[in-house]
Amino acid sequence: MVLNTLRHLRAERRARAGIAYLTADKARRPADGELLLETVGLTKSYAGADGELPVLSGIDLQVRAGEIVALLGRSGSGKSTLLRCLAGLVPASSGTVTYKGTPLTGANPGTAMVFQTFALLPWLTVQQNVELGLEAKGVPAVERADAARQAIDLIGLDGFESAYPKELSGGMRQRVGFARALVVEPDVLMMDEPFSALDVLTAENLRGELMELWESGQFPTRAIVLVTHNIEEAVLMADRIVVLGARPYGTIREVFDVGLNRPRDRNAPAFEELIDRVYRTMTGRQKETRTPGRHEPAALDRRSPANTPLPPASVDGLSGLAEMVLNRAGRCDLADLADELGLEIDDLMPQVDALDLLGFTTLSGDDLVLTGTGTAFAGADVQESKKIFANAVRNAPLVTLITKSLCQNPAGTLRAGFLRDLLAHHFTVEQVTRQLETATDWGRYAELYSYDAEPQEYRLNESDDTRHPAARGQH
Ligand SMILES: Nc1ncnc2c1ncn2[C@@H]1O[C@H](COP(=O)(O)OP(=O)(O)OP(=O)(O)O)[C@@H](O)[C@H]1O
Repeated sequence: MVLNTLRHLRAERRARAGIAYLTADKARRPADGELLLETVGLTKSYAGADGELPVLSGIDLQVRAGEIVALLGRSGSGKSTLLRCLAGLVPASSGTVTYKGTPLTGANPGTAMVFQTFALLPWLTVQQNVELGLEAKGVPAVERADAARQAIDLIGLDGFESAYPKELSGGMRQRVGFARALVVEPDVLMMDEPFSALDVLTAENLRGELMELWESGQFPTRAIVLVTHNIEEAVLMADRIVVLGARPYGTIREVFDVGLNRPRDRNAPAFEELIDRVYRTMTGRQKETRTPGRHEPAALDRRSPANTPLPPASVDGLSGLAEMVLNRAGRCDLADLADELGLEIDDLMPQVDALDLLGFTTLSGDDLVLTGTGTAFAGADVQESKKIFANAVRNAPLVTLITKSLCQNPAGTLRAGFLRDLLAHHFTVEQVTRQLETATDWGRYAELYSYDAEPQEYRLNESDDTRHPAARGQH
C-alpha cells in the first residue's frame, strides 16, 4: 500500500517540481558516499555533582550519503549522547562534529530526529504536528500544509490528518514522529530507539515499511543514523554497525560492515553469523588491553568503586538467572535464553554482569557457564547461599568499601551521603543512586550490614562482623 502511495507521490512530486523545499534530487537516495557527518576526537562529559563525568571519549566516526549507520551498545554506553552530539543538540566537550565539513555551532541543519517516546504535542492535530518543523524554518503556510500532507501520505497516515495524538495507537503516533522528521527532508534522519516503545508486531511492521521505502530509493533522506540496543534490528537495517563499549568511558569498540543483500533474510546463515559476532563483541568480557587511542584516557586496571560500578541487579534477579543456568546443566546460550523468556539480551545483562563480577559465571563463546562456586550458589538452600554470597561479594568493590569503612568506625555506622559524595566524582546522580541500592541489597543479603533509610545510614551487623573477609582485613 505504501509503495503504491509512493508511486502516486512520485508522479505528483514531478508535477510539483517547482516547490522549493521539495527538490527533485532529494526524492532519490543517491549512494554517492558524500561525507555528511563527521566526528574527530569527540569527547563528551556531563557536569556531575562534583566535576565532569566522562561519557564519550575519542569518537572518530563518519556518516556518508547512502548508508544506514547503527549505533549499538549496552545501556549507558553513550549511544544517545553520540546521536545528540551529531544532531548538534548537545555540544561536544572537546573534538569536532562537522556537517558537510562545517563545524557545528548549534543544532545541525542537516538532521531531524525521531524519538523513542514520539514527543508529539498533544494539543495539535497530526497535520499540525507534522507542519511544526517547517514552521520553524519559515516555510509559507500553503507549502507547509502541502508538504505535511505528502509526508503523512508517505508514512501511511493518510486519513488521520485531523486526529489528535491521544486518538492514535502507539504505532500511529510514531508514524507521526517519522512524518514530522521527514517533512523537512533532512540529509540525515536520526532515530533514537524509534521502535522500542512499540509492541513487537507493530515495531516489526513499521520497521519493514521503512526499509521498503529506503530500499526503493524513495526515502527523502540521504542517510540514517539509528540508535538501538537490539542486535537483530541493527543487522536487519544497517550498512555499518558501530558498537560502543561502556567501560570505563564510551568508546568505539568495533565497527562491522554488514554487506548483506537487501531485503535481508533473518534465517540466512550469514545473517545469524553476523549476529553472533556482534553479540560476542557486545558481551565480551575482555579487558581493555589495547593501547588507548590518541583521544582516550588511559584504561584503569585495578578494581575499585570508581572503575567497577555495581550492575543494577538484585540478589533475587541474579539468583534467578543462576538457577536457570543450573537447570540447563550449568551452561546455556544467552541469546536462546533471552528468546525463551521473550526478552532482549540487553535485559539480562545486569544479571549477567553481576554473576560475572561475583565469580559465579564465565562466558565461553556465546554460552553463560556456571563456575564451581556459581553451581554451589545456585543449588544451595537460603542459609548456605547467603554464606557463599558473603564470600563472593568481596569482588564487589563498593560493598567492600562500605564494610571496611564500617569496621574502621568505632560507632559501626556510615552515612550514605559520604558514599554519594565519593561516587559523584565518577558517576551521575542516577547511577550513584542505583549503585547504592544494589550495594544495600547485596550487603543485606550477605548479612554484612543493614541500612536505615532514615537517617540514611549503614550499620554493621555486629554478630557477623568477623565473618566477612573484608572485615578481617583480608581483601
Ligand atoms: N543530560 C545528562 N546529564 C548527565 N548525565 C547524562 C545526561 N545524559 C546522559 N547522561 C549519562 O550519560 C551516560 C550515557 O547515557 P546515554 O543515554 O547516552 O547512553 P545510552 O547508551 O543511550 O543508554 P540507554 O540505552 O540506556 O539509553 C549515562 O550514564 C547517563 O546517565
